Amino acid sequence: MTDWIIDVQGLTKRFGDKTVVDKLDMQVRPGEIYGFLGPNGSGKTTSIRMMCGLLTPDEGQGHTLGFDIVRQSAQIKRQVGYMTQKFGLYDDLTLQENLEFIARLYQLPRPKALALETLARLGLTGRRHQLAGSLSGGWKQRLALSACLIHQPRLLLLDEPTAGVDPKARREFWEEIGQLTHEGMTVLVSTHYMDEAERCHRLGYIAYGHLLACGTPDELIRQSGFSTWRLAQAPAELARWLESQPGVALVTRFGNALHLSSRQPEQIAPLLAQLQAQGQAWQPVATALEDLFIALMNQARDNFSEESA
Ligand SMILES: Nc1ncnc2c1ncn2[C@@H]1O[C@H](COP(=O)(O)OP(=O)(O)OP(=O)(O)O)[C@@H](O)[C@H]1O
Repeated sequence: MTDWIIDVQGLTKRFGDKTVVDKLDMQVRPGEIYGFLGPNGSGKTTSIRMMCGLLTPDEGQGHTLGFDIVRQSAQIKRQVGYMTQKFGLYDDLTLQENLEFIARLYQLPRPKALALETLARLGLTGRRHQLAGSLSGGWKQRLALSACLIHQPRLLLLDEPTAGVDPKARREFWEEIGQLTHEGMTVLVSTHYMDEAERCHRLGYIAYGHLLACGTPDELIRQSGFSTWRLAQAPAELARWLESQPGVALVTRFGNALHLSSRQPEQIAPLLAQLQAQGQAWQPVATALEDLFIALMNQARDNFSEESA
């Protein structure tokens, strides 16, 4: 047995004739925040559900918190807090009823006292009889996170936990996640936000059910081999032209500016000289995770269409 909190090999899941997770190997270390990224429908939720024993893989095996994901799913569920994209609260129960209900599900002693303590910690005592459905997105999210923590899990699985909440609530949420990992919690979080990806210790990028890259944000950027330049005030037709030039791996728009990335900077030198001669300003910049993930996604799409052709 290893020290991994999650350690799965070859996880595969098919729905009908579609393979949505394909031979996924993944390891999550104790106390880390592991970010799970990938385009919509790439298999993140399905993978998370297999890792916490909610869904049986068609192939593959693994352990979460030292328990077999197929044979010991009940033990896993008792020690995992799982927050889904919809937060998992009952809109037509009050805040107190929601928390009490969850405490009873886990057969915790003193469910009412636990619910009241949780509400007091959140500063929501005065609103305990309010229906959960009437809370704002940010408050719903905070309540859902507290509900996930009520049984003192060792692992948090957060599936796009900040979708639809405002930037201030997102920042506060991440501060709380940071504090929890400081106290020993391990977190696997799926997200589409690059600023959130940067807050993770390690990242995995999945597309079409395949894990395409895994490492710290810095490692991923280094491994990509990309050099990137920022072109200020670049018109749309310039982007299209650049995409067709030799050595250009990726052109991404950021407002009025473009990011141009290449794995062959020697091929790009004449192109940059030409742009400068035409009065187009550019400067070298650090490659952003977003550049890298867009490149991975494009590459995966090309590979996938070749496979299915
Ligand atoms: N129970 C199911 N039955 C049939 N197809 C399913 C089922 N659950 C998921 N899928 C399909 O599997 C694919 C992967 O879905 P999944 O929800 O795992 O992706 P995701 O990466 O979490 O996407 P998103 O970022 O949009 O949440 C999708 O095409 C989805 O429609």
